[in-house]
Amino acid sequence: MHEKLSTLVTALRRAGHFDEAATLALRGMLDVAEEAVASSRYANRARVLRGMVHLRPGDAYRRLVSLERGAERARPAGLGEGGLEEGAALLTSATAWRSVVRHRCGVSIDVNLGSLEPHAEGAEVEGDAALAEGGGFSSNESRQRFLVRQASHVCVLPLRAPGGEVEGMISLEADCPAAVGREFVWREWNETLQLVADVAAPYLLALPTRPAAAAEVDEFLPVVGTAMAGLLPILRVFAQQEETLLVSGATGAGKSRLARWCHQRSDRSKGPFEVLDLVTVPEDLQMAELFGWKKGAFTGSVRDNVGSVARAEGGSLFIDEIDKLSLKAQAGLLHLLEERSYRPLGEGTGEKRADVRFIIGTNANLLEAVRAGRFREDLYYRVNVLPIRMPPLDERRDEIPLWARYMVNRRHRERVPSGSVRLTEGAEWLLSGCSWPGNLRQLDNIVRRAYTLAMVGQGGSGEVVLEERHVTQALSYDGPPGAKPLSEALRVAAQAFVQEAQRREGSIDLDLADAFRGFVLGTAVRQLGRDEAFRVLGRENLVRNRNHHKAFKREVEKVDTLFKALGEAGSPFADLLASEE
Ligand SMILES: Nc1ncnc2c1ncn2[C@@H]1O[C@H](COP(=O)(O)OP(=O)(O)OP(=O)(O)O)[C@@H](O)[C@H]1O
Repeated sequence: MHEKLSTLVTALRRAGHFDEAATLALRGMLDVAEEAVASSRYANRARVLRGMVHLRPGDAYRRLVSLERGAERARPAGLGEGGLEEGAALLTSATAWRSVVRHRCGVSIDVNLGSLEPHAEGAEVEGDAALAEGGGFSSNESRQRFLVRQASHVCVLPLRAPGGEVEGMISLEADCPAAVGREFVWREWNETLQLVADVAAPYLLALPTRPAAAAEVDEFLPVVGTAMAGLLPILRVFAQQEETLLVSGATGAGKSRLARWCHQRSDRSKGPFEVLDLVTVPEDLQMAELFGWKKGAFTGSVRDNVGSVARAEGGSLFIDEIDKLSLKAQAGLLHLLEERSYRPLGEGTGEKRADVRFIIGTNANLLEAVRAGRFREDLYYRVNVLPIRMPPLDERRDEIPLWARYMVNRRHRERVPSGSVRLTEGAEWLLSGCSWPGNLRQLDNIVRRAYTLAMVGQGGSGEVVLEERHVTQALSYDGPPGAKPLSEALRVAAQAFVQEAQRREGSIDLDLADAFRGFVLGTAVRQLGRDEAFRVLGRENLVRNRNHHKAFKREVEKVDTLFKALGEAGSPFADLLASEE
């Protein structure tokens, strides 16, 4: 085993992308599983089927890939040869995940029996009741998925981060009818399997995905950068499910649009898409807004009113800011999600059936709300079946210039349908360098202001050019551009540097960190112009002595060397050097 592990580590070190590491890890684990079966009483009576890696840092799905036994490489969900259907089938049980997180150890599932047994000594076997709590087997969808995949036994193991947090899981599936209702091979081999998972975990958690093919964009997701492209395969799968989708993310990150995007891609796209934003509804009216009311149900209700659930019939209901839901309305929503029925206020008897797909939005940490007693734990697990996190704009920095272009074009088309507008490189550069705590909403505001300034200045005839000075002015209305404190930004940059050095052992050394000087100088020259940049950075004498060009070139070369080592194409300041020559 020792030899196999060290071969695996050597191969993992060379892996450049998550998908490669997942293939290696899953192949290693499937080999162990085969060995386990071969040496058991089920030899020749069991088939090891497949393995899957589910990455869920911070409890939100980020990646999902599977490797079929005998296949050459792992395949991301949603991109399978069999298309979306196959991807959808890759999902596993929400309860299994919950158990892995709770017990911090693997679990074995007997699909036919509906039982789930944590591997840790002393942990209780969880039967159907516990499975039901997680919203998995109770709705029968997880069990159905396993059965469709012919899996009778499933082993789920935690992927642990170096600090011990569970940030994902690896699941292995086997078909062994002879072992239904009996202990299968997983338990005895659990430690060996876990060892392989522990060895692979740092690579699976840290490696980036392979750059995705250009994504199809539309009005709800008009810009797809690297981070979103990595999420798209899972989003496509999630969109097509009937189970509740939980979209978390900072305010203004685009959760509502993403919810609509999911609706558009579901079988319900022809039905209505309803939004209930709980921030706008006082607590005592939440039940009424959700479920509707009969005339006279409460003071002031002079006529019947249809609630959001009824309006969304046959379609999807997006309930935003779910943490604002009162405890009373939480009980009502829980009943609705479990029974798929509800009763409008003032309705005497009988419940209405609800044929609605629920998408829940939140920018709060729901688990913290549960701990604080503000959010029901059972409702949390009921809505947390397909969790996805919309990354903040600061984690999607490559999207900033693309969004800015999209937003300014959209605005200009509204005003001057036949006109054209563009941003200068400097304007895009400036926007890209800011931190955006208000995310897309804040970026949209700034772009709108800068656009107005450009229109006013240029009279709106011919091509409108949005320049750096317009952006500077637009930003200045809110105080200085919201850059991250330097110390924080440095910490983040240093961490990224160390990670790369670990990954590309040997090709990134400390000297390359000298590129920082060049970056500072290049950024200053771009933003302030050459003379002002050298003056602000205390190098006025270089300009005076006409030595500035050599100094700048030297620094830019260091940046280029770093970029080359990172495999990035091009040089970020080449245009500035050229204009100096
Ligand atoms: N697809 C899009 N096209 C154009 N603008 C967008 C798009 N997505 C987001 N935006 C911009 O970002 C703003 C916020 O988007 P959205 O309302 O979807 O975010 P949110 O995460 O739901 O925010 P909150 O939770 O605060 O309501 C929009 O008002 C718009 O200015």
